[in-house]
Amino acid sequence: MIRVKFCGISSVEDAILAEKLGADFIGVVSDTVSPRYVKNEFVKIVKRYVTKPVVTVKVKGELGKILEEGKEADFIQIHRVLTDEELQYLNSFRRNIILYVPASGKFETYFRKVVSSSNYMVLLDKDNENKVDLYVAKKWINEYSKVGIGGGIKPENVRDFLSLNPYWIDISSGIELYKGKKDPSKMSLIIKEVREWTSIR
Ligand SMILES: O=C(O)c1ccccc1NCC(=O)[C@H](O)[C@H](O)COP(=O)(O)O
Repeated sequence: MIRVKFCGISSVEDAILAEKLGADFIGVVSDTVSPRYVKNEFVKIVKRYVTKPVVTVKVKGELGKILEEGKEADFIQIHRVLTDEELQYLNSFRRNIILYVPASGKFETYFRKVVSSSNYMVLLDKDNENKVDLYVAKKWINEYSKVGIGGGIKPENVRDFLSLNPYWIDISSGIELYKGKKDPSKMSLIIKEVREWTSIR
């Protein structure tokens, strides 16, 4: 079964609906760079209403601060490319971490460093310049079992991503009515596509 993370959730109402519809992970972006920004305290509030793991997404800042601020979340997704020193530092903590890796051949060395440093979940995603390279993504998904994929997934193209057989898929903007507000019908469509895809395989 391919798991589903709905990300960029910014209200309790959307979190409850995401879980009800069948999301496996509830993602919130607790970084001010995002138009979907929610405060760190939001994680604690959401966890009162959902049983599925809550992922807090962080981009900027020193790793020690990120880990401290994300302590209420079940997973911390660090959404930037880390330095060697940062990867080494992160290794000394026992936390559920999701590490972002741009799905582009340029990041092959970085991908290998990430998967050899610890048992992290990995999110293959677009970067500022490039869309997800599905060919590269397929290769990496086949090599390491805990690789998920995101970056422009929507109901119309989700099958292209499911065909790579990732550990999970990550969707935010493709299921929105507007930034920070989810569209129930698009969320349902994604879940329907995933279930259909899984049932015929
Ligand atoms: O959502 C944001 O605004 C955001 C800002 C900065 C870093 C990460 C951000 N979101 C991450 C996600 O929503 C997902 O983990 C993933 O990138 C999929 O997003 P999308 O391409 O919008 O489906």
